[in-house]
Amino acid sequence: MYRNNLNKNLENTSKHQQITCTNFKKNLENINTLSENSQQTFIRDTTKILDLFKNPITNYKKNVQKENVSIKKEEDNTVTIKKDISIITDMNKVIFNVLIGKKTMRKHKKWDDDGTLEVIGKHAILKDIKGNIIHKAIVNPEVLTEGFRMYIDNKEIEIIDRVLPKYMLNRSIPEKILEPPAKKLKTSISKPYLPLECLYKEIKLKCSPFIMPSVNISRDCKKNMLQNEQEVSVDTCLVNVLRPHQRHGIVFLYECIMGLKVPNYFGAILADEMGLGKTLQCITIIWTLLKKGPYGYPILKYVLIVTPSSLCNNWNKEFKHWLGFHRISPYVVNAKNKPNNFKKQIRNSIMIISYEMLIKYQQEIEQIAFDLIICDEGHRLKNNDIKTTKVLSNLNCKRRILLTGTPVQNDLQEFFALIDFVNPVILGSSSEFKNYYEKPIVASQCPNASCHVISLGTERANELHEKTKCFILRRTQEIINKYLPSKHELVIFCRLSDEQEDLYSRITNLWFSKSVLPNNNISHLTLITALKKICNHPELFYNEKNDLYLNKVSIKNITRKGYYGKISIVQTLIKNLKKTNEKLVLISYYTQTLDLLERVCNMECLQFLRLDGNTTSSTRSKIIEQFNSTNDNNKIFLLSAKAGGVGLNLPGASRLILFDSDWNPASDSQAMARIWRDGQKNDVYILRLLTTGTIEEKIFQRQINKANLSETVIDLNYFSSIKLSTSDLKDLFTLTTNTNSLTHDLMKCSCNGYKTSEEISKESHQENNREYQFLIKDKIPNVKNLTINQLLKWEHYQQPIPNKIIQEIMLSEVSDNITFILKNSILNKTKLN
Ligand SMILES: Nc1ncnc2c1ncn2[C@@H]1O[C@H](COP(=O)(O)OP(=O)(O)OP(=O)(O)O)[C@@H](O)[C@H]1O
Ligand SMILES: [Mg+2]
Repeated sequence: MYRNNLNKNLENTSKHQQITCTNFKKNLENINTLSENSQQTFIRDTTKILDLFKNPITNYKKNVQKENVSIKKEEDNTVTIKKDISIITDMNKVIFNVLIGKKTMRKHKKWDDDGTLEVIGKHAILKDIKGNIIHKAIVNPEVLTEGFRMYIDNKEIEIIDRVLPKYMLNRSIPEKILEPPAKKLKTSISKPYLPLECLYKEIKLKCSPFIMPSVNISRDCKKNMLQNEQEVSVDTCLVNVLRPHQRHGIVFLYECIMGLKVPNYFGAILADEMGLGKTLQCITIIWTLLKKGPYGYPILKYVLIVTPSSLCNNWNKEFKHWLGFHRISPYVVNAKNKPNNFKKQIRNSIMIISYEMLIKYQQEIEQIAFDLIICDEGHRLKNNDIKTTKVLSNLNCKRRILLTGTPVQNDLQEFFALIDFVNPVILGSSSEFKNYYEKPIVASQCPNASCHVISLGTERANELHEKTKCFILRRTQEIINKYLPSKHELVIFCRLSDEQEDLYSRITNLWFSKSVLPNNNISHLTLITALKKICNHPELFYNEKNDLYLNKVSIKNITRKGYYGKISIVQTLIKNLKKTNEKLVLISYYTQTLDLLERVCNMECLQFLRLDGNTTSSTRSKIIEQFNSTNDNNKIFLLSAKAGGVGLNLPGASRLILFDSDWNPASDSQAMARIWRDGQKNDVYILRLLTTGTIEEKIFQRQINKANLSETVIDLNYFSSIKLSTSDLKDLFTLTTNTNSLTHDLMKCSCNGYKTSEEISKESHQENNREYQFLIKDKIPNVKNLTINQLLKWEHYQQPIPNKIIQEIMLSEVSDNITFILKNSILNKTKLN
C-alpha cells in the first residue's frame, strides 16, 4: 500500500518525490528496504534522513544544505519528507558571482564590472551582469572558491560567492514545527524532540533565504521600468551571520528608506542599545541595495556614512569583516583620500567620512549625488542650529538613517531635531512643533496643571508618538544577553584618604563661608572641578593654576599621606592583573587623570595603550585592533571617555574601570559598554569608582534619581546655563564623612548593609513604585538609565566586604578602603564558543 502510494506520488509529480507516512519510524524503515526502479536516489536520501535524525545538527549541515530535503508534520499527524529533485537535474550547473577586470600584473587590481561564471563540469561561461556571454573557457571546477582569481582570455576574474540556486529561494520552512508522536519515536531514535526543533531552528536561520518585503509597484511605475520586478534578497554571505533581531532591523530599515512606512518619507532612526550590531544591519542594507532593488535595478549607487572620527576605520573594518576584502572597498576620507577623488574610481560606492571632515569638505560632498546617508552616533544632530546638522540637512538625499545607541533624551526640542533631520518637516516647522506639541506637553507636566491642560498634553504626546513610532526602532541589550558571557557590574565606594579629606573640606568651607564667590555659576563650577580633581588625586589639584582661590586654601600646611582613594584601588587591580591573562580598559574624562594612570601602569611595569583626543585616527584603529588581538602584550587600554567613549569595540579586555563620572548618565553608559560586546569570550567585570560621601556620589545620585529629567543632560558646557537652586548647591558642596555610602542611605533600603543575590531573588516579587515617571516616557524611546528602583534590586555589601565578592574583583588587599559595593550580575551559563 505504502509503496503504491509512493509510486503514485512519484508518477504524479515530476519535480518532487514525496513520502507520506503515518508512522514515522516504521515507514522510514520501510523506505530503506525499497529497491525498485527509480527509487535509488530516494533510498540514498532516506538513509541520510534517518542519519539526520540521529545527529541532526551536524548531519543537517552535511545533508540538508546540499540536498534539498524538507521534513514536515502534517495536520493529520503524518510526516512529509520532501526532496526537490530539481537539484539533481540542475546539480551539474554551478553559478558564481564574479568581479571582472582587465588582465594586468598590477598588485592592486581594479575591477571594472560584476558578472557571473556558469560552470558545467569543466566548461565555464563568463557573462556580464545583463547575461551577455563574454567568454567561454575550460576550468578546473575544484579550485573555484570564494576569493579565487583567474584569467579568462583577456579578462581577470575573482569569485565573489556562489549564487543561491532557485530551489533554495523558493523553499519554505514551516513556521511552526510540530513534533512527531512521542511514543513511536522514543524507541529507536535518541532524543528526537528537542533536536528536531533545534534542527528546524537551525535550518530556518541558516538556510532560509532572507527576502525583503515586496513593494507595491504602481502601473505607471511598471510602464517606466526598464527591467523586471526583482526579489530583493540578502546575500548568503550575510544571511548566515545575522541574528534574528538584526533581520528584523534590516527589514525595518528597508521599509523606511523605500518609503513603505510613511508615504513620501524615507528616513529611519535605529536607536538600538549599544552593541546590538547597528553597523552590521546597515552594511547589510547597503550591500543588498547596491546590488538589487525591487524595480529590477539597484536602489543605491553612492552611500555616505558620517561617523565620529574614532569610528571611521571601525566602519571600514566591519565592511571587510562581514563582506570580505574582495567584495567592497569603502572610500575613507582622510588626509590622502579627498572627497574629490571619490568618483574617479569606478568601483567606489561607499564614502566614510568623519563629522569634522564633512564640514571641511562640505562643497565637494555637495557635488556628489548620494542615494543614502547614514549618520552614526547621530545624537550629535540633536541641535538643528549646529553646523553639522545644517550641512547634512542641506545634502540633496532623501534616504537618511540616523544611528544612535545613546537613547533619544526626553527633551522635545532635541527629539524634534533628530526627527526633522531624517524626515524633514514631517512634524512641521520648528515653531509649529513648539506650539502644537512641545508647549502643551510641557505644560501638562507642571505639578499644578489643570485637568484640561493634562488631557491636551497627553493627547498631543500620543499623537507625536503615533506619528513617529513607525520609523524609530529601539531594542534593548537584553536581546543579545544570550550571546554574551556573564556581566558583573559594580559600583565601588572608595574611602577618601586623610589628605584628600583635608583638602576637600578646605574647598567646601570656602564655598560655605562665601569667601571666594561672587554669586555666579562659573565660580561654583570652578570649585566643583577642584573637588572632582581632589577625588581623583590631590596632585591634580596641586597642579591647578587658579590663584583665585588657591591662595585661600593654603596648601603648604597640608600633611601628605600615603593612601589615595580611587587611585590605590586601580593600582591594586593592576598589580593583580599581572598574574592573569586578562586585560583592563581604564576610562577617565580627564587627560590629566589619564597621565596619572599612565604613571601607575609604568610603576607596575605593565604595557599599555592610550587613546585620547590627540590620537590620530589611523593610530586609533591600529591600537584598537592591536589591543583586541590575542597575541598582544598590552594589558591596559587607557581611554578618554570624551575622545573614544562611543562606538568602540574593546572585547579584548574583560575588565573595565570607569574612574570618574559625567553629569550625563548616557555618557557613562556609553563608556561602560565598550567591553561587553560580541566577540567577548570571558565573563566581564565593570567597575565604576565613586569616592564615598563626595561630589562623585552626588553626580551619581543625580543620574539615578532624575534620570528622565532633561536638566540632567547638563554637562560641563551647559553647566553655566543651568539654574541650580541654593539647596541644590548646598547639597553638592556638602561632604559626608560618617557614611559607608550616601547613595545607599538615600535609597532608604531596608537591608542591614548586606543584600545577597539569594535575598534579591526572594524579594523580587515585591514591586516598589518610587521611580520617577515622565509623562511621555514610554512614548518616546527613552533613556534607560539606572534608577534607584533598580539599584534596590542589586546586591549590597558594606564593610567588611565578604571575601568572595572582593576576591572576584581582585581587590582583597584594599578591602578596608572600600566602604560599600553595589553589584548586579547578568549571568549566562551557556558555554559560548
Ligand atoms: N551577528 C553578529 N555576530 C557576531 N558578531 C556581531 C554580530 N553583529 C554584530 N557583531 C559584533 O558586535 C560588535 C558590536 O557591534 P556594533 O559596533 O555594530 O554595535 P553598535 O550597535 O553600533 O553599538 P554602539 O551603539 O556602541 O556603537 C562588533 O564587534 C560587531 O562586529
Ligand atoms: Mg556603533
